[in-house]
Amino acid sequence: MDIHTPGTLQLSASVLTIGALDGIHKGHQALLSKAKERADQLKVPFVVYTFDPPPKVFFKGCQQLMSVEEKLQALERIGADHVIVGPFDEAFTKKEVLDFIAELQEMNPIEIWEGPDFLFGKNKKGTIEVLRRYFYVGIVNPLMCKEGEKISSTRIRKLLQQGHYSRAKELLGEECLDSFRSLQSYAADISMSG
Ligand SMILES: Cc1cc2nc3c(=O)[nH]c(=O)nc-3n(C[C@H](O)[C@H](O)[C@H](O)COP(=O)(O)O)c2cc1C
Ligand SMILES: Nc1ncnc2c1ncn2[C@@H]1O[C@H](COP(=O)(O)OP(=O)(O)OP(=O)(O)O)[C@@H](O)[C@H]1O
Repeated sequence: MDIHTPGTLQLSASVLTIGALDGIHKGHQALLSKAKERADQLKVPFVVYTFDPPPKVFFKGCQQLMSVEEKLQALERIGADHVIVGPFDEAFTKKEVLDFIAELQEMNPIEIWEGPDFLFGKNKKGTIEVLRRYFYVGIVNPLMCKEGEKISSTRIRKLLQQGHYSRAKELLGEECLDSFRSLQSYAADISMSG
């Protein structure tokens, strides 16, 4: 698996997934497996475009569920061929939707796969509809948890804050036990300090 900075990867064809993907939880795993399956069927590289730190950590100071190193390990296990890590800072957020799309065009994605609620770009102006003006976009059904809510990084952060570690662990899935171990020690630090 190769790691790239934005704007440096050129491919004649690919299948692409874009997202913060914090925690690589079971919903992310379902999405990434679908994209990987399509890349294999089409015999083209599978590319993941992610951000470090996750936008919600940058904008809202949310708890980060895994380090970028843990995320890269999980993406390697899932079978990504290339990962682009966008350094999510003030300068990056100023990038316009059309500039971001021009960057994606350099990888000639035959298909982009996302969940139905995906938004991207400056002030979240990039919708699936916008993306569809330029690319074929496949949508996976959101994977729900047994309580009937969508599995999300936000839900896992909430469960951890409430001390529901085993439920959080279930939603993260086997792939991400390494990151769960560091979260457990994070939780232990919090409880010891307060
Ligand atoms: C170029 C660029 C600029 C962005 N600017 C903002 C922003 O101004 N405000 C915001 O909340 N998110 C911003 N984002 C984050 C996206 O809305 C979104 O969170 C990100 O693309 C990851 O998608 P995901 O959260 O569905 O994984 C930006 C993303 C990109 C790629
Ligand atoms: N439960 C899910 N099932 C399928 N796809 C999902 C699921 N959760 C997120 N995705 C998709 O994964 C991609 C990355 O999303 P993102 O990293 O924002 O996940 P999230 O868990 O919704 O995060 P957050 O709760 O912080 O907003 C998006 O295309 C999103 O629609």
